[in-house]
Amino acid sequence: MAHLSLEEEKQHLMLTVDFLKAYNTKLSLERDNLKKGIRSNREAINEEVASIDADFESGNIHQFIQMLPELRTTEVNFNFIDAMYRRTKRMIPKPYFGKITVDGEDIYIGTGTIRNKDNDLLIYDWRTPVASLFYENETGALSYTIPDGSRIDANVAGRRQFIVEDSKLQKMFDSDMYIGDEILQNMITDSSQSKLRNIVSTIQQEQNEVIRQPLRQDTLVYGPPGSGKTSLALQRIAFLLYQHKDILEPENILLISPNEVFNDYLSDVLPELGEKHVKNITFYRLLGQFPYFKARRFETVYGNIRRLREDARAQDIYEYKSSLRYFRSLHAFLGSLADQGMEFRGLKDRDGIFIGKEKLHDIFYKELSHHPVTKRLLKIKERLLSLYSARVAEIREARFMELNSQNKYIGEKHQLREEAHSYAKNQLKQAHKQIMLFRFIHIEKLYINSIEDKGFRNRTVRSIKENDFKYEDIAPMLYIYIHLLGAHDRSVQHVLIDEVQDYSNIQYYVMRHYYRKASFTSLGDPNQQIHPADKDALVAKNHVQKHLERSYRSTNQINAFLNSLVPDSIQSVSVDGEEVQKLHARDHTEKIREILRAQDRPQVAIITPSKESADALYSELSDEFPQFRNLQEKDTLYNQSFIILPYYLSKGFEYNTVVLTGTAEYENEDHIMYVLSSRATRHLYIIE
Ligand SMILES: Nc1ncnc2c1ncn2[C@@H]1O[C@H](COP(=O)(O)OP(=O)(O)OP(=O)(O)O)[C@@H](O)[C@H]1O
Repeated sequence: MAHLSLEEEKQHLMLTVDFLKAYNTKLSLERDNLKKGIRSNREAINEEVASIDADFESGNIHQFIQMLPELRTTEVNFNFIDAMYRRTKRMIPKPYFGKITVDGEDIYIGTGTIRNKDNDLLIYDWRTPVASLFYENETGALSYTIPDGSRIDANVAGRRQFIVEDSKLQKMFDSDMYIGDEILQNMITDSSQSKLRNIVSTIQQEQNEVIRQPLRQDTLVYGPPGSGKTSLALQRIAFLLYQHKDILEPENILLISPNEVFNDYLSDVLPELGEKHVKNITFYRLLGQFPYFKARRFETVYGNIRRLREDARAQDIYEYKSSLRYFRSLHAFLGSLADQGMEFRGLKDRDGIFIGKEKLHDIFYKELSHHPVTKRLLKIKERLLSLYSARVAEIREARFMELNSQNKYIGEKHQLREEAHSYAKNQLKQAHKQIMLFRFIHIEKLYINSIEDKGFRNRTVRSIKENDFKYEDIAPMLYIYIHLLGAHDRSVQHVLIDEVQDYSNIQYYVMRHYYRKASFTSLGDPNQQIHPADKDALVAKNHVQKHLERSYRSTNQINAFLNSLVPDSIQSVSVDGEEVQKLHARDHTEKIREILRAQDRPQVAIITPSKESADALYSELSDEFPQFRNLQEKDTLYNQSFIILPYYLSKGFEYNTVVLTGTAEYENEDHIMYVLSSRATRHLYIIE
């Protein structure tokens, strides 16, 4: 390697920055010119369009059509220049963060690829295959994978990391060993942000392996709190979009997380994605994709946690419906429907019965029995639609005759026909809707019949009658729908599930089944379950399993405390801080005030055992500490520096200072204490 001294590296950085600035200025001019061109083209077209009517014969329309491809090319060109402009602008303050010397060549690594005038690579995007070597734990003879899957040998002579701020080189480190290095320590000690950070310059080898798994590989990643799972999910999105730019657009990627906060984060955390957004939903929101279930009231996951905590007796039915045992029997039940047991709902129109359930049953089991179940149901829908059209015609004719035979003048014939037509459609509106939504299949009944246990079945019947669907009912009902109708979303090619331990097997397979064209990266931690009821471990067939060991979030002291709750769960790669403070306070509000007054704290989360206690605390504290916000279930923006929240909303986030109140509530539930305590990066107060 050209062993550059600090001065030489400073010089190299300066030249790079100068190049980026000049390049950026040039792009800015080009961009402005293209913009002007597009604007004047558009104006010309608008004028053409305005004059088309008057001048149609003169051939203007042809001129207008001829201009379209030109406009399109200019716009594509503009988008390209604009993206480059943004990239160079973004990279000026920090063009690169690392360098490796591969087979004698220096490779600088940053968050985007930059070429010089001769088309040589000045900076390599961190997602390029060769940049993977930067994240290895060693130097020497190594290899990296290229997109076709083959491996390339390379000799890495050195690795250098840079701290660059405002285009200036502050420090550099040479390190063969990557773990526990100074840059990582710097990153960990800087806990000034409450948002997720871009960890690109310090991705660790075990993390790099997850990020760079092949697109089509299903992967299950388990790791303790703070091991970077959420960060990895985001970096993996950036990686996949880069590596598969020809086939993947952001809308082909879906992130399923406990709350929909990531769209607020994504553009900040991953500026290299630019303006693009990936889809982000919750399991609950999946229901919205199935209009069949509209008008049914389903409990939310938080409502479910609250209810089951208050009423432990209701946990048995939750456990049953979320169990593998029930899932297997549901599967067998669905398999038997080809021969018996299908349930239909008769459809009505305004005058009475549109079609009875017995008739539907006959069509399904007699006339169409040679077809597979899904095909039978689709065919029934077709038939019902023809029946609908015929009925509309019948009613329309009758109505027309009726209108036409009236003595007084009520309109021209065609008007009477129109009126008769809309009358007929209106008569059958409800039936039409039911057909379109497949409501002639009685999913509720099927669901009830799939429950073998009589007691559970009766309880389910009672709550369904009251339109009171529980959270644990969502997955089986969706599963039945998806299974019977083969429903799926083809557009999604990769799904990332965060906090995967929160889902039962049946929920997981609903997601797998619905996004059946997609491969999955599922990340979680079996030790971080806060749901009051138990469930079976996830069965993830054909998944590569990765285990992360190290944790980067909390101080060594907090991590030691976490290890006392769940033995040997965390390898701390962190910094020292103060001891975890356990306080016994009669008046905990006063204690909290003291804690909040004591120091200048960048962020504080006060975690309470219930919504009621959060509300009460909020009203007590808000006079003196108006900066606090009382977090609500429906809030999607968690980027608040001072919040009060009930424990079940705290998953996945981190705060400099965490105050746990009312912890007696989870006295024998170390795993809840584990999740809550691991939200703290620096200071943890436990008020018993
Ligand atoms: N390689 C890394 N370099 C620097 N910081 C890192 C690295 N990996 C993770 N971190 C930091 O550690 C903290 C925890 O990361 P993250 O929230 O992604 O962990 P997690 O595994 O999802 O945690 P949890 O299970 O508690 O939700 C974040 O502040 C993140 O920026």
